[in-house]
Amino acid sequence: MTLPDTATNPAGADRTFQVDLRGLVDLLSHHLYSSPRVYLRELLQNAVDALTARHRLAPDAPDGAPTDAFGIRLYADGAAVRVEDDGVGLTEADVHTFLATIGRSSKRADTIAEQRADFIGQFGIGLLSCFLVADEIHVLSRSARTPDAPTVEWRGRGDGSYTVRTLPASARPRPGTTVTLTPRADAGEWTRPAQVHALARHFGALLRHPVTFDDGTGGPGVPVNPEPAPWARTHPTPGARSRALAAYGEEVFGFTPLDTIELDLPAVGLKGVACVLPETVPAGRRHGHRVHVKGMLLSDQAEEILPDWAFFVRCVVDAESLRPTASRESLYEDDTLSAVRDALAERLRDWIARAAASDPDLLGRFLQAHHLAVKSLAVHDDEILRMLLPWLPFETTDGHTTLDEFARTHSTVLVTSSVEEFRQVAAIASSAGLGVVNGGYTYDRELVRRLPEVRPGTTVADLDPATLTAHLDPVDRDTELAAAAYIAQARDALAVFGCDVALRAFQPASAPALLVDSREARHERTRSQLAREQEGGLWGDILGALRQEAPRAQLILNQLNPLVRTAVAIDEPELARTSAEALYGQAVLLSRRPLRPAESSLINRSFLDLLAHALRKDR
Ligand SMILES: Nc1ncnc2c1ncn2[C@@H]1O[C@H](COP(=O)(O)OP(=O)(O)OP(=O)(O)O)[C@@H](O)[C@H]1O
Repeated sequence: MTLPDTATNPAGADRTFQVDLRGLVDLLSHHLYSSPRVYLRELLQNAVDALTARHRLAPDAPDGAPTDAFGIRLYADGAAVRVEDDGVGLTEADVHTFLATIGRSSKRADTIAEQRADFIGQFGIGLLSCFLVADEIHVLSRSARTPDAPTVEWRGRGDGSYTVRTLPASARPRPGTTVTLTPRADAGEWTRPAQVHALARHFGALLRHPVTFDDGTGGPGVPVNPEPAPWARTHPTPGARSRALAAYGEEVFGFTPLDTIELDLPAVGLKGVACVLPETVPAGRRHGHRVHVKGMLLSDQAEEILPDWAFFVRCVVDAESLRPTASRESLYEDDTLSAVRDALAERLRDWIARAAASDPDLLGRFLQAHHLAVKSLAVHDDEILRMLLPWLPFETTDGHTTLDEFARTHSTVLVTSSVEEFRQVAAIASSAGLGVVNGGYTYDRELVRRLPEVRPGTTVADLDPATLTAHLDPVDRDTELAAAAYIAQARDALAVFGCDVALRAFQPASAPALLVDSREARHERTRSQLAREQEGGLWGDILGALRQEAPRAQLILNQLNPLVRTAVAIDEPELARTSAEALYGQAVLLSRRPLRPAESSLINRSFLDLLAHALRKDR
């Protein structure tokens, strides 16, 4: 055991934290950054910040040239990656204070606190990301603050050691900084010339300072960001502008936008474009948007910039004052971000309103692809509801149609509460001249019920199968009596399914039977049946206590149907029973609800029995 060295460290004396740089880099690579590729973004970002600082120092260079001409040059030849800037540079003291002190950032220093918003970096850890691809960071810098400043060389190593030395000013003729990395063998994937070029374009295509890339083959450096973003350019006509925005959207997202919506929020210096997706996306699937901060790409998967309902667009935005998190791959969820989200949502709403008011063709194409998104929006947004409800498509007894069209022919709009109920009643209701909308899909019933707000004079009422049954014509007494024996046999055959049987007359005459059954009734019957099976046990008691008078399903036979007329006259008990089972089976199939195992075997059995009967008769 080693005893503490009390001679050099007297008890109670202040000591200084030691940092295990390897552990820290490991932490960053596994928990902060999504991939080693971010090293290039951090280097570019430091160069951009240095240029911003230099511009603040003197808007014009000593020779009178505007500092806008200052830029960033990237080199990658396979053996080294080098990033060179004409920025503010570092003095020897700066190197000790900022480069060699983890967590210290010149962009947070008190003297320039008020300028902090101008910089992308702020945490003082970004440079460490270079250790994800190299064991040593070599920096050569010359400060622009003092004209005769010497060149400073700093070598920082992954084991936490570093060296600093000053060189004659001629070692770097002009102010600025050059960072050179010698990639580790395992980092080739991120440091190959083609990859460095691709990463530079990925992160830096919208940077406002000129950036060039040189792969060391001797030619001139190629521009990484040859032209500004389409929204920052001037275009000869509004049409040319929107074509340029659409072409840009296609380039970055790989689809031809249905339309583009220009975004501009001067309060946070945000500009950009929202591209309307030309095809339906599954509801709830959130899209990543491309968010740039001061030109630098922060994330191409940012979701937080728009509300959930906006899944019909993908955006590219570039903002001045959104705050990146330390990983620089997402945004701080603060008041500014939530205000930005609200303001962008407002822009999308305005676009929908404009299309509704003046471009029916565009609106039609938009709704065809995105009616679900719009429905989810209209539920909570009165303005959208008012504008778009009449245009939204619904499933009705007149087929798929808009509510506006439907309400023109049906002053009372009936709506079911489930898809299943709609299937049960649609044919019968439409023969009876009733207009029914399928309210079973998400949002639909809620929206249809609000139709009178938008179209005064229209009445909306719920339609359940029981209400419909009450409207079916009873048959006359003689017919009822003649069918009594058959009905009794049918009731007996279907009792196991908790199903009653009745005879009525209704259109269309082609429909032999209607199964009236609601989901609640079915659940109730299942519960009662379980309680019966578990009689006496704990579960049986609990389920029994819950039991209400189990509502029964009803098979309503159509007296107008020729097959039913023949069936009720059958005097062969076996065949009467099989025919009742077959009619029940067919009605269940028509309702398209899931079959219970007993129902599947009933359908099977009745089909085979009827087949056997038919074949016997033919013999
Ligand atoms: N190219 C450069 N030119 C001038 N100074 C630089 C350059 N690169 C780094 N520095 C100095 O080194 C400091 C630390 O850089 P580092 O990238 O680690 O952090 P940061 O950019 O301040 O903040 P963040 O962690 O948010 O990126 C910077 O604050 C800056 O003072």
